[in-house]
Amino acid sequence: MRMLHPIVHPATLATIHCTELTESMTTPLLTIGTRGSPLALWQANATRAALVRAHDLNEADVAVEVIRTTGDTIQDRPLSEAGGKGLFTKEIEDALLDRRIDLAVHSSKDMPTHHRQGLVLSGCLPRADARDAYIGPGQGPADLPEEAVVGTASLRRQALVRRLRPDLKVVPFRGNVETRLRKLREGEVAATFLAMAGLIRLGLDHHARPLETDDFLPAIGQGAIGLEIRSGDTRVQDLLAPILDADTGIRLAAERAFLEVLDGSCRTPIAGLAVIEDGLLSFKGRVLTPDGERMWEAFRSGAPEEAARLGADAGHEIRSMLPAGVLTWV
Ligand SMILES: NCc1[nH]cc(CCC(=O)O)c1CC(=O)O
Repeated sequence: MRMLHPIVHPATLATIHCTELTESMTTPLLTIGTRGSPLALWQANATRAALVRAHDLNEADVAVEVIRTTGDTIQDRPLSEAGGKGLFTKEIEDALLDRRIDLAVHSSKDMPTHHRQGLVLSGCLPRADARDAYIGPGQGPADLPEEAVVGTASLRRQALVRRLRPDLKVVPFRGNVETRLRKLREGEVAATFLAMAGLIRLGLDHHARPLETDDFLPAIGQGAIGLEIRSGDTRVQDLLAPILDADTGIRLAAERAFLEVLDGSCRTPIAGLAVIEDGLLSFKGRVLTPDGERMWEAFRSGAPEEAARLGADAGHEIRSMLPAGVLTWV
């Protein structure tokens, strides 16, 4: 909980000696809300550090408040079965709406495309490597022995790996990045897949092999940190302005517009990535069946200013190709 200042009568205040007004009594300029996982804390601290640098602040000017989300509470079953969207964001957004925090820092990948009333995605920090990583023997899933067990709870990664290696046994695999790496070391699975971004940020990427996006097209928003604020909060928007990365914001606009068009069920494997090269935005998006047997793909390229339209167009193209039921898999 953020500490509120007790209301002190001015007469009483006059009797308090100056040295008692310590730093802990400074009201922070801004309170960041975040999940408590090591990766989430890294992201919140990176945001704080960027703000401190940009505005020449003291660390104490930016407070960080840890908020437990439904996604953190559910440990025993795949989240796709828990249903609903925004399992990693809802409680943090509630705190934003209640003014307990001023800024929500999320993995963009975990953010639903439909914004809650009164909230807006202000922008993103510079994106890290958006690719998936393979952690296991050899360079990638092609090097695994016949019928080896791989662990991933991501429907997208399950579908993509099954497409490449239908013989592999895919088992659900949850927990934060460190937990999954421990389970791998203990031999619960032969290999796993994680986001390069998270591994790099936690300094755990030494055994990770980045996978080509042709085989492993990443999740929408993977590797990007989304900064969410109350709509119309120009004070916080102005504070964030110098730390936002324009290219990341544009790439996310394309990817999220694609997802928004296709967002049916959270049980449909969806992948997409936008890149900007020589001033041109290129987007590739995919929908797969959970067994990876069928895949639908669309490409668009054009001016970065058209990002949202390009992503949405690709989404509509795939939508028109899909047999009934693919987006409503339950
Ligand atoms: N679903 C959990 C999650 N949310 C964001 C990341 C990684 C960091 C990122 O993509 O920004 C991860 C873990 C993973 O997929 O390895």
